[in-house]
Amino acid sequence: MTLRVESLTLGYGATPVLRGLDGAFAPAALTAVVGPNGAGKSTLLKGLAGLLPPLAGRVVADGTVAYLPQQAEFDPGFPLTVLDLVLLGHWRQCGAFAAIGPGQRADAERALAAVGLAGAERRLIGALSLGQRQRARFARLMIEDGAVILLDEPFAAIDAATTADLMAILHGWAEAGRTVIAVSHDLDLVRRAFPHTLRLGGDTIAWGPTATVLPRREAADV
Ligand SMILES: Nc1ncnc2c1ncn2[C@@H]1O[C@H](COP(=O)(O)OP(=O)(O)OP(=O)(O)O)[C@@H](O)[C@H]1O
Repeated sequence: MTLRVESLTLGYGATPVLRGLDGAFAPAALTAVVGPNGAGKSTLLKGLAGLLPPLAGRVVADGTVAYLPQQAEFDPGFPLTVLDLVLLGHWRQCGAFAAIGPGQRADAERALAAVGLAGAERRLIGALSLGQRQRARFARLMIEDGAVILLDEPFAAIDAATTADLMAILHGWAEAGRTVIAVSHDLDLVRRAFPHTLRLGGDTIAWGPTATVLPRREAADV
């Protein structure tokens, strides 16, 4: 699986946020995207997901890309059960209005069991805790089956136990050959769990092994 960017410039209107980014994401591995508020981390993920067209340069991906936006951007807007949410992960194979078969339902139930939500199929998303909702969103990502998986601050406001469970899922994805890219402000977690890091922030972009990009705990950690 190849995911690389070539002279990638992203922004809004004519205003660039990220300029001339070049490089390749480590395949079948975890990469963290870090940097201060406003550095362009979410913008980069939207560009990689194909949701924001480049102002210049390009994204080269030779597989499917699944994208988990920030929880704050997630509002189903209508009553949705946990099972409905997970089944939405099938849209790529089925299209928006196709009927869901028993095999797909079984896949969704398996994914819910894998994230610790077995038996929660009929609960309403709005009635779940933030951590439970994030588990359900991870189950949907499993169903999407992307070769590349992009996650925007997946552990924001998530407790240590749930973070550990979800991190185990990220590691499993990488071991299964998926390229996993996650935005995080938790630099301790990044140092512990992510072998590669892309640090954004104006002209001080750094990209490589985490031990090189984030050598030690600094007062300026963001
Ligand atoms: N839809 C939009 N229209 C115009 N400008 C935007 C839009 N979304 C983001 N921006 C601007 O782009 C810049 C980068 O925003 P982005 O959300 O990518 O940063 P970030 O690194 O993810 O920040 P945070 O850590 O706060 O989530 C900011 O200056 C922001 O105001």
